[in-house]
Amino acid sequence: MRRNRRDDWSRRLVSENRLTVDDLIWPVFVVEGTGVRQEVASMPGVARFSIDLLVEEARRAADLGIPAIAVFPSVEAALKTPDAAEAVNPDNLVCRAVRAVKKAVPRLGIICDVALDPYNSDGHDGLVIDDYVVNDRTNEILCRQSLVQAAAGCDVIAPSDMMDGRIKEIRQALDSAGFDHVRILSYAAKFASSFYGPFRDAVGSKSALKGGDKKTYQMDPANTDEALREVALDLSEGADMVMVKPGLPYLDIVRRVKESFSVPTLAYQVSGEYAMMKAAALNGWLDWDKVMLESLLAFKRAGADAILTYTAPEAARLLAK
Ligand SMILES: NCC(=O)CCC(=O)O
Ligand SMILES: [Mg+2]
Repeated sequence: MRRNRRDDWSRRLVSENRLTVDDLIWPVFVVEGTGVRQEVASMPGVARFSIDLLVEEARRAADLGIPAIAVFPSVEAALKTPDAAEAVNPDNLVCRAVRAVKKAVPRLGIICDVALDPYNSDGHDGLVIDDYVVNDRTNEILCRQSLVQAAAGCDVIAPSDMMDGRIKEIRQALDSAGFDHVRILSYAAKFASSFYGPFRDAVGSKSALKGGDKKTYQMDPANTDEALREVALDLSEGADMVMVKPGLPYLDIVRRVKESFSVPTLAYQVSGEYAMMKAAALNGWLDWDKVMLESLLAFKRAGADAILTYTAPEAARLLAK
């Protein structure tokens, strides 16, 4: 076995997987204001940007060849209500950000989450009634949220809420409003993971959640077969792409989804994964560039077609070398 590993040229020749910039989606955080750049404390190197700076960042990402960004709003606490009304406001922060980026950098794909957690005063992805996240009434709001985001110019609607049946309803809502070209990326197998902690800092939904959890709608980390049922349902309802989340600790799910369905399969290297690697690197315990690229290559090896990663611009720069 070592003969092929002997030289750089023969290692390159027999290499089975390759990470390229085309595999990367960059999740970004947006805040109100002008000229604002706020570091996210639990994600060193990641910042929230006001729309004007986000537009510049988006242009840089497109120049690096990154195909798409996913935009997440950090909504002011005063706008969070039990009915998450701000989610369906056509002039909310995320819609204004999408309009601005689309106008300035039309060649960059824009993905928007559909879920109520940035807007809900209780921090949940759906509407809470009698202490339970209700399914069908949440779906009605998610459809309206999808429509305002599509109208703002969002290319890909990404429901991350894990309600049942929402892909079918969102697809119908988009089609009947003339948005049949808008794609749906379903967070199909999203686990009730503790690796989302830093993200909830970044969008300010952690304090709202008050120590609660999302186990009544997100998947049990113990399960695999259930992920395949989730993916099958979302595909039958009209999802164009499916996602597994978190990433690195769930590569077995990525592999099974890709092998079972042969559809575009994305994985999300979530905030906690980023924070772990970054913390070790900042301590001098890991080589950031190397460990970051190795982690992204592992997604490819598992069968992922694309990876949402906070490292996207850095990875793109390294890959260009
Ligand atoms: N719906 C988007 C997320 O929940 C992101 C999680 C993370 O990066 O931890
Ligand atoms: Mg589902």
